[in-house]
Amino acid sequence: MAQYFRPRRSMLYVPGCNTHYLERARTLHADSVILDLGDPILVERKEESRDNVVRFVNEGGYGSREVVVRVNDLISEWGPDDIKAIAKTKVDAVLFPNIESREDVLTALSLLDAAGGSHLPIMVMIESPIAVLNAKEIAAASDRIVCIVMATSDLISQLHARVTHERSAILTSLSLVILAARAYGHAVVDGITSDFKNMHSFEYACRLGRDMGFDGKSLVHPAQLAYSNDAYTPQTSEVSHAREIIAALKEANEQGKGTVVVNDKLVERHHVRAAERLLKLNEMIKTLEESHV
Ligand SMILES: CC(C)(COP(=O)(O)OP(=O)(O)OC[C@H]1O[C@@H](n2cnc3c(N)ncnc32)[C@H](O)[C@@H]1OP(=O)(O)O)[C@@H](O)C(=O)NCCC(=O)NCCSC(=O)C[C@H](O)C(=O)O
Ligand SMILES: [Mg+2]
Repeated sequence: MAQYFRPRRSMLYVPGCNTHYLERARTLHADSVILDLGDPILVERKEESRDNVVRFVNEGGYGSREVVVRVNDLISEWGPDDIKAIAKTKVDAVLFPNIESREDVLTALSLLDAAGGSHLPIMVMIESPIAVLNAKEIAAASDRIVCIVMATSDLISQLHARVTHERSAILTSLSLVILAARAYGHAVVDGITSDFKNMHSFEYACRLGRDMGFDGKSLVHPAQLAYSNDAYTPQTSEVSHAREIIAALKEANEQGKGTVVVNDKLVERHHVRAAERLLKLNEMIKTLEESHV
């Protein structure tokens, strides 16, 4: 079952038309795999891809990786049938593309529930300018949303912007979506980097996304996994600092003080909450990595 709080450092898109990729994804060190029925699949291969994905999900073999299926647009010829097919599988969550409003979230949920998937969590993709502007109402629409996934490729096209190393055209959009996700308690994952052989830009994008507050990054190629996993894993120094400030504030509290200075920095209660979250995430990452075969 998908959870709000779990590692999602790397979410790899795996096109449903490619059974070799679907098989390979069982062995890759991705925290989540998105088995994809959506836009990249040719119209004439939509049904074959749906059959492949249903078969692979039911066969299992993805271990502790979170298994997500991206269905086609709700209003497309294939969306409703994808939902019917996926609702009855052992998938962890369904990813709905092109969500632009609260109504879209409610429509997605009602189609999923009607198909017998009322137990399933959902993820929603933010792909358009109107979706970014409506991110708050989308995030607030349902607590079955476990994760908001940025679709930066579509967004950049619709903004008539340029893809640059600094990502300046989309920084405001990324921040608005992170704000909305955090305000309503959802995980939030950065979009893809299409220039997948440019590891310099990719690593920069991962570290920028991490510093902005994302939980992880969407990926298109296995070579990106190591960079994304590394950027979104707490560093050894962060883990020891977290332990240090938890202990220091506890001791200060016992002495009747509400704050403490550690390494020349003021530590308050909210730092301790963040440190506890970081330690929990670090433990979950260790468990996930140990489970990979
Ligand atoms: C981009 C690719 C077409 C490149 O594929 P390929 O040429 O096969 O790469 P390699 O030969 O270097 O692959 C090395 C091995 O890794 C396997 N592989 C490659 N990609 C994947 C994958 N995605 N999942 C699982 N396994 C993968 C290869 O089979 C090789 O394995 P082996 O033969 O055993 O050595 C390809 O990577 C690809 O198709 N990627 C996915 C692209 C995609 O789906 N894009 C759309 C999703 S993102 C999106 O939609 C954007 C969003 O909506 C937005 O708007 O932002
Ligand atoms: Mg898209």
